[in-house]
Amino acid sequence: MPEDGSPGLSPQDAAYKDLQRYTNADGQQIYCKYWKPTGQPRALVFVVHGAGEHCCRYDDLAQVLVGLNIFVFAHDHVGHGQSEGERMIVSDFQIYVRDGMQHVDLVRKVFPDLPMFICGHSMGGAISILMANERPAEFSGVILISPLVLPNPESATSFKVFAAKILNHLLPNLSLGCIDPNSVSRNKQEVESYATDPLVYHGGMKVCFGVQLLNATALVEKALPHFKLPLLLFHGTADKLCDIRGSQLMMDTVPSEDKTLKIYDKGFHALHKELPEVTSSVFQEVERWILQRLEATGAAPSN
Ligand SMILES: O=C(c1ccc2nc(C3CCCCC3)oc2c1)N1CC(N2CCN(c3ncccn3)CC2)C1
Repeated sequence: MPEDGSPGLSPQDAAYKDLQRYTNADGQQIYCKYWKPTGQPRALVFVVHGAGEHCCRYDDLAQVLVGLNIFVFAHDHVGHGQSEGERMIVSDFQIYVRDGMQHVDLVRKVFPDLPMFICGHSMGGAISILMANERPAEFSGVILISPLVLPNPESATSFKVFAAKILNHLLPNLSLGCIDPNSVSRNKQEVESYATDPLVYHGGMKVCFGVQLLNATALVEKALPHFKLPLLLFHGTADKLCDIRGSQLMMDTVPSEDKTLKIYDKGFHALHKELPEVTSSVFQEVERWILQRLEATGAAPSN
């Protein structure tokens, strides 16, 4: 916060006073995005983005939900997109969970009685699981697209994990390399869009951040036996970043009575940004699942 008390400028030099935002517990400006239906909303969906990306990349999914008269909200995690913070660095993974709950509380003040769902992708899926376990009564259901539950065994072998934890004390800012977006989606247009998006972090993942993601997988594994909310999971069999066995482990472990896993054969990691037939199927399944649960709770029909 600049000395004159103004909220200052975003990493892209936009005046925060002109942006939708909130100030997190560390005094950092967190950029917010809202997709509002024209009529009175019937439900809320909190979209939680993954590492390196930003919330505006979820406009396609948000538009589908707005079409159901659902109010969609999201923010850029600290160190991502238009929020403050060193790029793709976080001192403790729980900061993402804390900031997420702060945004949920802000939206709850406006819509105290509407059912709220949370939808997370990849690292955002890990954040969503931890948020749902922190405040289960807040949410009517959790939707996870290729969530980070177990790391890919090739990228997180025991030796690499051990080495990363040692390196974290010696060279925390050493780069572990970048994600090849071609390994994340078969949709060349989406790959190009991601590769040229100025709000995406295109630098390599630092050792200290990789260790936080490893910590996240440990927190998630501890959380699974306590996860009781309605769950819709999506995972591709060709996901090279977050192991599909993580979603299978979640399905086998969580005591939720309402849990569904949709597996996409040959699907890559970013199922919401994949080949058109895959992504449209994911969006249709999300739409159907939410409507079924809204009708089951008697939530107001769309007007
Ligand atoms: O949240 C993640 C992410 C990124 C890197 C990761 N590395 C791990 C492991 C590493 C070893 C230790 C344990 C964790 O988990 C990760 C999750 N995201 C969001 C995903 N991005 C990928 C690029 N995207 C993309 N690419 C092409 C086309 C469209 N979108 C957007 C989503 C990656």
